Amino acid sequence: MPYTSPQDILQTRPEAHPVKAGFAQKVWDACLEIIKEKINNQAFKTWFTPITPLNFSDNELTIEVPSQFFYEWIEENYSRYVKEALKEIIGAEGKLMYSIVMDKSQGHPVTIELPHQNIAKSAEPPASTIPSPPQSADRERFEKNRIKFESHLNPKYTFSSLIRGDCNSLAFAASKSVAQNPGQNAFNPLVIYGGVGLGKTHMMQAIGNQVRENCISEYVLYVSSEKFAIDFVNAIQNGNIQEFSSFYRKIDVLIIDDIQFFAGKEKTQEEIFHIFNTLHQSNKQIILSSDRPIKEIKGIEDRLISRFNWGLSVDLQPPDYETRKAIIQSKLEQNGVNLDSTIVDFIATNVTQNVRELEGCIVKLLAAHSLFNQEIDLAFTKSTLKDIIRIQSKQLTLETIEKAVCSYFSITPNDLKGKSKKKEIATGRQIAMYLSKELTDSSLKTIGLHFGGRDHSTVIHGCNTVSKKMEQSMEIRNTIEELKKRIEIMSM
Ligand SMILES: Nc1ncnc2c1ncn2[C@@H]1O[C@H](COP(=O)(O)OP(=O)(O)OP(=O)(O)O)[C@@H](O)[C@H]1O
Repeated sequence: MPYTSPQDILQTRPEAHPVKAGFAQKVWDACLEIIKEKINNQAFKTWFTPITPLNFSDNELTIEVPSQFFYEWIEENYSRYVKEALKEIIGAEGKLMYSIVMDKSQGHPVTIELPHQNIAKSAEPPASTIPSPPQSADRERFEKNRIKFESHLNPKYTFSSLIRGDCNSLAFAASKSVAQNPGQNAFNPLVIYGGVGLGKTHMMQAIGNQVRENCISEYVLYVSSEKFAIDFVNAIQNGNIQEFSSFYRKIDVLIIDDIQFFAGKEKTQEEIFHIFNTLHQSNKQIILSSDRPIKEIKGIEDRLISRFNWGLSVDLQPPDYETRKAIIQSKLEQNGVNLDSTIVDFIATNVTQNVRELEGCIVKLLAAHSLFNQEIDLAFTKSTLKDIIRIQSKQLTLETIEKAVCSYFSITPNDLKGKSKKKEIATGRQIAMYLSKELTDSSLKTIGLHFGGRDHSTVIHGCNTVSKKMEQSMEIRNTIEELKKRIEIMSM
């Protein structure tokens, strides 16, 4: 919709009357135009498109949000933008009110109203909404069953062993919310999707483990789609289908991994459809994972896809540099090992797309260390991990680094080797030196000579400056990562 200026809106605003929803819509649309400019597209779609403006009166805009969690998330993360937009549209006296739909699935939305800025800091549901475990005799039976029941959960996969970063913060918050209140929230099913080795299984099992630990639900089951499909076929062949179906219908929290494997398996999908309906209708929690967004899975029936979309879909992105470093540190701590920060940096900078691969590097490094009884320094790390980290010193020349840096900063080799102190050129020169030191075995003297006949102390200074800037600036880290990718491609 075309942008309506704050003045346009105020001019059309009826003076002393409570204002109808049409006007609330106008105010909200204008707010959205402003908010859209300030946050990324994905966040905008996830958090702002589900909001409905309800009413505007006495300078107060009421917006309807789908759940308590949604309200808390908006307040925690985006209220600043909403406030700024409201101020721009209505003026400093503009107020925001939330109306929360408590339970849309029952067909009768129940709304509660909450003023802006009236929430606890945490994005988790208030303690009063967490169901308490059953009491006394019931509890004894409950715990017995819970212990007897084979959940197929790996006890290692907990929230506390999962590092939280920008890459997984929404999935993390939603998962914790589900773990505290399974089946009784707006995220049913909760779908976690993302690329290989990014922590989908870990995140889903952390929910299951927490639910079990807190005795919230009796029957928590983790199953891979493949196992489900195989068990289903076996049940048909052995005439046990009744038993199979009733087993799944009694589950309280059903976690199914890698649902993309259901593609093309029509009979299995039909069974899942009926199980899904039974569980969902009885407010049992369903948690699913997939390697891609639900709408991109081909070969799954529309009616199933539409059900999978009833709750919340959250994605896991490859971890950013800081999160990668934190994951490496935590894996080292678990192994009781302390490594120099240059080695942690080296791994974090070079393994960017997959947490499993990050873990693989640590395991390999520690194994090689104990086998060869050799100190873990940068040279040992590079040679041990050369199959995983494809940048290899012997393939790389200083010319390749020079070319990549020049093209990235749009400068010439003469600029790079010359004396100019212009910011772009001086930064490019220092980054070229840093990359040469990190990615090749060239001596400081050789690097200095190559980049304009400088001495080794200038190279050390350049490298240290870049390392420090990387600690402080995401932009520089992204630049280094991007350059490494380009250099890797150029030297293949
Ligand atoms: N944020 C994180 N913090 C700590 N460890 C993590 C994190 N993300 C992933 N891991 C670890 O990385 C490994 C791979 O994670 P996981 O198996 O959950 O990934 P996945 O997305 O399910 O992979 P796949 O697509 O292959 O099924 C696990 O050992 C997990 O503990």
